[in-house]
Amino acid sequence: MCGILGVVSHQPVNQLLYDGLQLLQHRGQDAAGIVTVDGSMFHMHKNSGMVRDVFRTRDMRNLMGNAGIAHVRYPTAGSADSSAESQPFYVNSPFGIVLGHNGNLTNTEQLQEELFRQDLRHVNTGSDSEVLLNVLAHELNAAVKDHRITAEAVFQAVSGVHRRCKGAYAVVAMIAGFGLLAFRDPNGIRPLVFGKQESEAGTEWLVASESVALDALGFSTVRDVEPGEAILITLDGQFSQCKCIEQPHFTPCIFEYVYFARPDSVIDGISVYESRLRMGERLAEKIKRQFSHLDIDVVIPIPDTSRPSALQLANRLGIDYREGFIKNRYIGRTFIMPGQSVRKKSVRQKLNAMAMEFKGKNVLLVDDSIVRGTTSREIIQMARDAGARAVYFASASPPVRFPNVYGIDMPTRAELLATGRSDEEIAREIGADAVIYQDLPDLIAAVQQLNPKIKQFDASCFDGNYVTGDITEDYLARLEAQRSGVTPVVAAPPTRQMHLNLNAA
Ligand SMILES: O=P(O)(O)OC[C@H]1O[C@H](OP(=O)(O)OP(=O)(O)O)[C@H](O)[C@@H]1O
Ligand SMILES: NC(=O)CC[C@H](N)C(=O)O
Ligand SMILES: [Mg+2]
Repeated sequence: MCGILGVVSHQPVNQLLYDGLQLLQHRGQDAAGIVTVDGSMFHMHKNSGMVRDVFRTRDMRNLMGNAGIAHVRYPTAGSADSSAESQPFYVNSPFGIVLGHNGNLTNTEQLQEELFRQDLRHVNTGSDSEVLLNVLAHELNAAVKDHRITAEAVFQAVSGVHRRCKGAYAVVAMIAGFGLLAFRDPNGIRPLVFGKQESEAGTEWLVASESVALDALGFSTVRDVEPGEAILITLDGQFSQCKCIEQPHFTPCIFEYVYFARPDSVIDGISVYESRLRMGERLAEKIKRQFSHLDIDVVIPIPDTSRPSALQLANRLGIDYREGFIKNRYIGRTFIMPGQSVRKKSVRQKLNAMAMEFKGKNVLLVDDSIVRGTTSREIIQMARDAGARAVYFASASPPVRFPNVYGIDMPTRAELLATGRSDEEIAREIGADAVIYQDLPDLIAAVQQLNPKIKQFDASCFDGNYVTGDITEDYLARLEAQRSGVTPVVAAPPTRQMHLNLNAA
């Protein structure tokens, strides 16, 4: 997942974008970038690393202007340590456009080919987001009449993106000398919300992946960007919007509620925190129905994300909720770290068991999800080392059995603990006395009950049903090969790849 931000203000925005990125850091820890626009001039700084490490005072000073966009990256294409793939990306024609993308395109290779052969555009990294930017630029070039940019031409370009790009994309883009564009794919898979703030100089606008950025920066939420919709805010603050596709099919990603988003965000009208409470309740009901024979002394969450679910689950079961693991607040999220060895090491560094909560007890550990099993394996061993008598493990979401192709980096079935394993085999694998998973209909109901207008979610990592309808067995096999390093990632053939780093600051 990545985090994106866009702002149009009447005062300098560098500090606001930096603060906003800090609020979205949980969505991407590998790279960060800010672009501001000062009239028709862009100022960019981006690099690999966490927000606090990427920006120095001198970098901030150079980010002049009253509008801009920003990005934190969690890579799903290309590589994790490539500063050239950090975002925003830049193209100089037409007009000059910078773009930040959250999601993952599923027809990147085909688009790369089209861009090169038909549109005569060069893409210089393995990033699908650079491809997306070039499609947008090409479509905008085609839509502009008499060399003058208009809102109509921009919306027509977004329709062109919807026609050509498949997969997930929530996007912020800045067009030099014109304004801020934000749009969401026709399935609305990734979140995008906008808000405004009145100042003496007029209205200021902020677009963000999650509402927590609006709240904390003093903006009031207007609404979510709708699936297939584009909004445009010109540099002088004029707002316009357009539904750039006739029949959007809204299927937001359910894993945002399970794990990605911050609990204090509201996404598509659903409080993430409340959805996690409901997941806990439904899981408790399942335990009452099917696991009443387990003699549980205490419920212990795996910090951080599972806390609300574990708390509510304990309440429903009438069993004590105790903090058995203390988290080192200076270590980031382990699941989104690149590479299995660093993830494994980080779990041990991040969480430490409190012996008194385990000694001689039958404990029920609760996590939001079990994906690769990195966390659960380590944690269960730590619980046993701390003296637990029996260790049961509950997951607030169902077994993750299918790769994600929409912006979560779990592309290979082999790395997923639950693929091809029964619950008993999974329990054995992670060393638990029993493992209890949420049922998928319960997970969906827990989220959907908070906004019944949403009729379907993307739950592909649980059920293998890919909402964009273009995912074939062949695609998954190629993705697995690419992402496990067997073949190079979606890079252009050597004859047309230049070793330029045009975009890095
Ligand atoms: O089975 P795994 O592959 O280990 O993945 C699942 C775990 O990873 C995440 O935690 P993470 O440490 O990333 O973040 P958190 O502090 O927000 O819970 C998630 O909350 C689970 O604990
Ligand atoms: N997780 C994401 O949203 C990734 C964005 C983009 N596909 C990248 O790899 O940089
Ligand atoms: Mg966790």
